[in-house]
Amino acid sequence: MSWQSYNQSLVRYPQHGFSLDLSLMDIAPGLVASLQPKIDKAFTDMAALEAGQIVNPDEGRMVGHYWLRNAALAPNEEVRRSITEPLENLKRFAEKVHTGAVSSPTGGNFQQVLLIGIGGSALGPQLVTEAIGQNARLALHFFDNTDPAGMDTVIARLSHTGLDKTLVLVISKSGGTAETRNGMLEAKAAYEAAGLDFGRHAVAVTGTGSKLDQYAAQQNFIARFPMEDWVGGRTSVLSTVGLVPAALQGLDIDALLAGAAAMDVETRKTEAAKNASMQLAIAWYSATNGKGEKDMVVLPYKDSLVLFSKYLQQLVMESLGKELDLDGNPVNQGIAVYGNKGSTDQHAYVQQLRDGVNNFFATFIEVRKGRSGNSIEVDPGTTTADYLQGFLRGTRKALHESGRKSLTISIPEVTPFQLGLLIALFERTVSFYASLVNINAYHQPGVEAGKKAAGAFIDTLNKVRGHITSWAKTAGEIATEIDADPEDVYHCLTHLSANGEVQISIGATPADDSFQI
Ligand SMILES: O=P(O)(O)OC[C@H]1O[C@](O)(CO)[C@@H](O)[C@@H]1O
Repeated sequence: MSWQSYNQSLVRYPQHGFSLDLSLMDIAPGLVASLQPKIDKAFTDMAALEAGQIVNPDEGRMVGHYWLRNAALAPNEEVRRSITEPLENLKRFAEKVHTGAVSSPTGGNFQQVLLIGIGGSALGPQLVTEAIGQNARLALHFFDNTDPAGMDTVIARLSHTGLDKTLVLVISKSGGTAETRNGMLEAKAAYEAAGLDFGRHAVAVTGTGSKLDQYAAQQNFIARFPMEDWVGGRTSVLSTVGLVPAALQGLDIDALLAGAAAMDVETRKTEAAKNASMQLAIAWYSATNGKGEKDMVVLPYKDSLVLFSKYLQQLVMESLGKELDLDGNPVNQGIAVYGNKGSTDQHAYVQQLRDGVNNFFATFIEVRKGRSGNSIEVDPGTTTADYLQGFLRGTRKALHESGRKSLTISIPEVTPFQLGLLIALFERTVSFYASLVNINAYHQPGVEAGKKAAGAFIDTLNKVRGHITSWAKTAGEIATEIDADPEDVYHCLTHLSANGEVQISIGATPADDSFQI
């Protein structure tokens, strides 16, 4: 570790208070030279992507999330309008909600929002809410799963203010995601049980013509906002998906977009040494040997960025975790991402990071400003902010002393602009890294396998329901009757038993357990 290497490896954009320190990544001196042809290609690929070429060949789609913060770069007028018009509309809509021009059908202003979505259709809004939503005009609550108990908890929380004062935002790009559909139907049932017209409280963000779009039209939702097929779920936070909830919260969405646009400007430059996203992509390549051999541990030292680790987990792992490369060769690429926040994690898993298996590199995120306003002294002359900074610097050093690599991103404070910078930094790093390792970062074929298998389980479950009788049967007997796998049938039966639909008599092994009505 040396002052000299810090000075040499630092990428900084002083006009934005941003810096990226790679001095503790120990990047081999010859790596950049050997990667140069791939780096050049990554810049060419990015230019093609931003020009609107079909860079997601499997889905035959353009990839346009970089246009969202600078519509002038969109490849044609139609795409440009599909960015600017919804942006104006959503701002106007949020203002109407704030002023009461759009209000609760039972009278009075909407006071809170229930957002129903999953994956990219929830994580972005959750990140924004946690990071910059402290003084939101409307509080945001989430259904981001198909867990009925979780939904009951949220509905109970919303009921303190009143469902009649709750605007529901249903977000699904495809408009057909089961968890989101279920959440919407559960919410609708809760509204109806309270004697309320669900549609008059609901807004949809979805692809035009999707199942959700049609349902929203049928149920007279208050508003529908489009989502374009050239925006992927995990990069949708600066599309209608993230901006509708952010605008409803009264957040400065122009500053959020401006921050992302500012990082785009810096990382569009093809001088790799000054391009923070390219430097980060090279650092990932160096740490993981271009094959995901090390995990990425994300450690933001700021409570409001706690969800950034989770957000990056989807962005990086859904984008880079691919079986095949673009030429069809099996590569099983990816980088595993986990993390929470510092210094909290120092009292949990950092023990292993320092002393245990060396299978990771750390990404520290430093927020220089502790708080607005005065601080007390917790020790003579020392504040809590000093401690936070001290723990970050100390952990970084301690990891390095035991041969663990890390990089550090520094920002002045967590503002909408700075959050936009961070989002764009990582989006562009993912694009560059995908080019370096020659994969399609913009599809998610693996997710489909789990969805199909879940569908098959539900089919089996319903068949099992039809074969339960008042006399006891084993899973094996029912499996024979419906020609299904006995283990699948057994799990259906234990599910039904836990939910009060059948009675279980425990035998010596699961094969001996019997079930009856
Ligand atoms: O917005 P949708 O279409 O409901 O999808 C939600 C999430 O599900 C996924 O498609 C994966 O199943 C993610 O990529 C996406 O963010």
